[in-house]
Amino acid sequence: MIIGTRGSALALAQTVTIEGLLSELGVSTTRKIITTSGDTFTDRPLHEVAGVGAFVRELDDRMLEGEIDISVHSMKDLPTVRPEELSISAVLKRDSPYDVLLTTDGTRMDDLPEGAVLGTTSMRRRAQILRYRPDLHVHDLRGNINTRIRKLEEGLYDGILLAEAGLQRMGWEMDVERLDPQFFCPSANQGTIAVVTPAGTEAEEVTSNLDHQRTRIETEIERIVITDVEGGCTAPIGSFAQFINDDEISVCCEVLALDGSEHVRIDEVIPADRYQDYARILGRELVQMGGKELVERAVCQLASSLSDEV
Ligand SMILES: NCc1[nH]cc(CCC(=O)O)c1CC(=O)O
Repeated sequence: MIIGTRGSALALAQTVTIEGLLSELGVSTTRKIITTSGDTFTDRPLHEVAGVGAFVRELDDRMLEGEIDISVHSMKDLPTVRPEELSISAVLKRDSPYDVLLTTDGTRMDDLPEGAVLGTTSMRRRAQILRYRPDLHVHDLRGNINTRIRKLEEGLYDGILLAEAGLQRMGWEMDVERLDPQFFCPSANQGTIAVVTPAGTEAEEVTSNLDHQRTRIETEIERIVITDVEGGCTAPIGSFAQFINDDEISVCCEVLALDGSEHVRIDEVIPADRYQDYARILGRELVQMGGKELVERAVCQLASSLSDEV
């Protein structure tokens, strides 16, 4: 079977994991590197490149054209709306879902000096930083994980925010501060590897053996909760679900204004046996609280900032 993957170090590390798991099942695979728009235009924020699906669209297209049988993704990069011909055939056991702060000298978020500069291009992280520390400056930071750490080391930032899972998968032990979801609610599906195949194929059947049920449920809740509010847009939205015990799942979700000046947030514990119904209820609540207006305002602000640059 042919596995399609982006060529970034993180994407390749994730693909190596899947190749190893499939090999243990007796499935031999070959690898095809596919460049996506998110990989090509690394000099500008993602919402200026292709927004939702910037790291996914080309892989989906090549699968639909029959060139690849399997694709491996960071699940948080998979848009909530998916082609019906394609299946998320496996969701691996979650790695760390958290954001971390990496600084050159181990300084913690609360100890950063007034006006310190943090690097991220994630609108969610930007808004959450400014909500937590309005005095800080947030500068764009694009590129793969290696590039972002290099830019930190070059002194362009006092610190950068990134997903702890990315560091874990690269095998890098670093002195980072794990950020509390109470203030830095992660992106939906952060820290999770997803396998995509054409629906109804042998590839789907084989790779479904890699599925981790609890992570499947947690990530499904996170996607359901934001579907009504995000509407396929890239916006400052966090969504995080985690089993507390066999019967209960904690859920936090939030939508923020781009500058962190406003937000709507829900923190709930829902019963595991009816998680889909409750996730849909939370999604509607987020809209009723004003989440949709915050998304629409963010989209307008981003569009006007784009037109100003033209
Ligand atoms: N496109 C960004 C992206 N997509 C997945 C990860 C990290 C790994 C994961 O969340 O599974 C990252 C880097 C980051 O957020 O720092």
